[in-house]
Amino acid sequence: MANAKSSTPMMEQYYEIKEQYPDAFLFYRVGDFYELFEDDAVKGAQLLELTLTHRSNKSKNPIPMAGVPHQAVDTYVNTLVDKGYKVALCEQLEDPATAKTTVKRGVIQLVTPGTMMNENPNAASDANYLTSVVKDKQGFGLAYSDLSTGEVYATHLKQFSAVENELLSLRTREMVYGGDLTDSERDFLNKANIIVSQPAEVDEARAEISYVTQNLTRKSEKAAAVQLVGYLLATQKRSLAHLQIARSYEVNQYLQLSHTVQSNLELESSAKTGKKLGSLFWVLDKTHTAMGGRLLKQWISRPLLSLNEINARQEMVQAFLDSYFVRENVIDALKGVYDLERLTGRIAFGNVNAREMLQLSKSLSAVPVILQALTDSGVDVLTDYAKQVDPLTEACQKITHTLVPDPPILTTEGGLIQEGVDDQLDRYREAMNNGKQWMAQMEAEERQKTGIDNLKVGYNKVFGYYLQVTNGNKDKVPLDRYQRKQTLTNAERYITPELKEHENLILEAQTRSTTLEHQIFIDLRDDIKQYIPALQKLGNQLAALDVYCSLASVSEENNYCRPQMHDDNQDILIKAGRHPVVEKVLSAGSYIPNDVEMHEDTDIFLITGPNMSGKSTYMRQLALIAIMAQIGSFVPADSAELPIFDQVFTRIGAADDLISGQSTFMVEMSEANDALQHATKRSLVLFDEIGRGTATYDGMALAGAIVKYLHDKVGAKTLFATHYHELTDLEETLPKLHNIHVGASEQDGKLIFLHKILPGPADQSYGIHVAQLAGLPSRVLRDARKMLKRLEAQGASSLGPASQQLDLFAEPPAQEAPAANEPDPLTEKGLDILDQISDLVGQWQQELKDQDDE
Ligand SMILES: Nc1ncnc2c1ncn2[C@@H]1O[C@H](COP(=O)(O)OP(=O)(O)OP(=O)(O)O)[C@@H](O)[C@H]1O
Repeated sequence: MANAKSSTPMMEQYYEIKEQYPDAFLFYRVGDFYELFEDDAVKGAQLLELTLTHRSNKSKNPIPMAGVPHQAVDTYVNTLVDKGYKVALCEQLEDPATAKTTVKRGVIQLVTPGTMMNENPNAASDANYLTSVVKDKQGFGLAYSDLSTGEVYATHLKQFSAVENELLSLRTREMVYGGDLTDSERDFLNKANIIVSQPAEVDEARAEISYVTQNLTRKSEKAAAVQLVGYLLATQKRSLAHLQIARSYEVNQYLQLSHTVQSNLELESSAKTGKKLGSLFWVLDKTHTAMGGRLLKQWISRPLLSLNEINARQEMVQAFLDSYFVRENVIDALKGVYDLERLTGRIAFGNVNAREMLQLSKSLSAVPVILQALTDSGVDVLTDYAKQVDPLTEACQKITHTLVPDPPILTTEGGLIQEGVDDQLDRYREAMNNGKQWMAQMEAEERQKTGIDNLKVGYNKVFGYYLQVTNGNKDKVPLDRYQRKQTLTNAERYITPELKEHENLILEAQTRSTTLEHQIFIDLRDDIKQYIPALQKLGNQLAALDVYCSLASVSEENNYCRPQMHDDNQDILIKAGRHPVVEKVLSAGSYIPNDVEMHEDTDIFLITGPNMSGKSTYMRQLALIAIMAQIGSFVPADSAELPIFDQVFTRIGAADDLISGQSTFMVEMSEANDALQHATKRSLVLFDEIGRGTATYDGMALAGAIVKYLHDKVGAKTLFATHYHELTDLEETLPKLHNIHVGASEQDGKLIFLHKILPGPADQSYGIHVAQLAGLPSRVLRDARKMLKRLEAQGASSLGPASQQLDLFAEPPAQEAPAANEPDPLTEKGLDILDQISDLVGQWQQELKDQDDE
């Protein structure tokens, strides 16, 4: 940083303010620009593609500088904050024209990744959560809020791993935390791109703090919420009347889906693209408001555990499904509803303009239409719902009676307020009108007096009102009365004392009128603040209606059924179930439905079948149906009876966990461990090809041991897909394990996928057929077939007879254990395979050499 002593007073002020915001870009207002100086300018110019200039100072070193016009500041701020930086907006706090010394300046807002209110309509269904974490002896208090809507949630978590999971699930970009971090915690936050901000000093007397935290009883969650609100107040530097009363929650109050499970099952976004397309949200989202979209996402990530609550949601979906016209009427009205939750936030925030106020009243005027449709439906749940909704007619009327129907965006330049709202305003307007009329009259009189037919009265901002005469008529101008003011190429402009006198009257009336209009607007906005909690409640009720209608439309379009839920046993009975996403992607009618029937005598389905046959799809299908059912949605099946699961665990796919930086196999094992440690009888476990990340025998041994543990100790409903055909023999010793397989057949050497789940184990693995489908060179396929034949002939592809395999999981008899210096039979087989591979490679090399020689 440059030496402040060698700077101008303005730069001294800059350095002083910048010192308080070392980790933020300081946008320093100078006239119509926000300027960046020093390092901020160098870095900002690069990130924002600005021209880097220099400001000279008394010392020899010019100061790097880059500026952005004030009208466009939001775009630049959003770009930086989007990239994970903070921006301190420093404004001129007095009128530069009247300031005696350096204009007073101060930071009016610190915009950070977690407090950014994204105006991007494409992100309307994304919440932006700021999370606050505090550590105490028992664990961690965690609170989070979306500043744009004011919702606040708080909980207590025992382990940092649970904190990590919440941070990831919430897609938090900023965490307020004042404690120490271990290396691994820091590492996690870096990899997950979460910035850590220091807590601000909290003034506990602030009304927002006691309001938000009033229902929190646990010390740690309260502390986290106080810290959260304190940080919001300190960065936003204004009253935050829209912050809602914090809702305390337990992670186990919902169906627990870790972040990994959510992304493995592609609930909100496709694992491949990170986009909505191809996710469960994509299928279920037919909402028409941004609030509805956000609520649906919330429901998807937090499915319910209470039978009553699930049934209540199902009732609403059923009602809208049965009443097509009611649904259509509600949907039509919802299309006119803006983002009430965020509009409410802007009202509290004080940055709402007149057009947005009208969006609010327009949204409110849709409510009676919706309520009418619900009441007229004659369906109990819908009429009951309508009774709980307050349409806030008074607030709506206040806005529509005050504002003109099409006001300008700026609230400071008049043209906002209707006639008849305020007597004084009407008088100013009359004065303005009278003045203008006087001008028109004067124009006519002067034309007559001077005989200049094209004389006209005009106005511009520099000279005010004037009389304009074209050059051809200049000689007729009575210079005793007219005073020349401006010369144009083809005309002269004049003023008269009378004209100026009336001009003063008009302009004064105009200034007073715009000031008064602005004041009336502010009063209206402040008046509407009293409805904020009611508006938030209404927003939530409309969002829920939107989601119910969406779920009903999706059920109708895709032929879903209403699942029967039970919480007294874990039986699953799904007839003709489908994968909600895959069936939409495939051409109509080509999805093969499959049943799932798991009663008390079945905890584990061991699924075998060729690659690409549909094992993963079948497993995911069950998980998605279960999750959909617990959201309250109907499900893709002919019929479904389902238990209420408490947790879903997955070990699916081979994608490396980039965030934890672990290897594929390590991720596989930690996910498996998570399930083994935490699953209960009420959980659903999906294991896809566990063990394949390591050597065959290791993998198979682990897979077998895991199945056995799940069977003997956990008892969760489990789908376990494997390529280790040897494991199918476990059915003989594990009574609650049953083999199923995905059917495939071979015709003329070609593989036909049937995608049908059938009882019993698969007979072949067809790996080479699939490789053929993938287009591998024919030489590779030919050699692989040769090798397979040889291996089969030697019995190397199998571990031997079933009885021997099962012994693999029992303690080997002591006398049969290989002596330390004896070769291990498994290793011998492995060496055998290696020998054969090197034989083949040798053969290829020879063939290549022969070709070269030719
Ligand atoms: N029931 C079904 N009906 C129609 N097509 C299906 C069905 N199940 C799966 N498919 C199709 O088969 C493809 C492969 O399915 P999936 O990934 O589930 O196979 P897999 O057996 O798990 O394969 P791998 O063992 O290689 O992981 C899917 O992308 C889908 O297009």
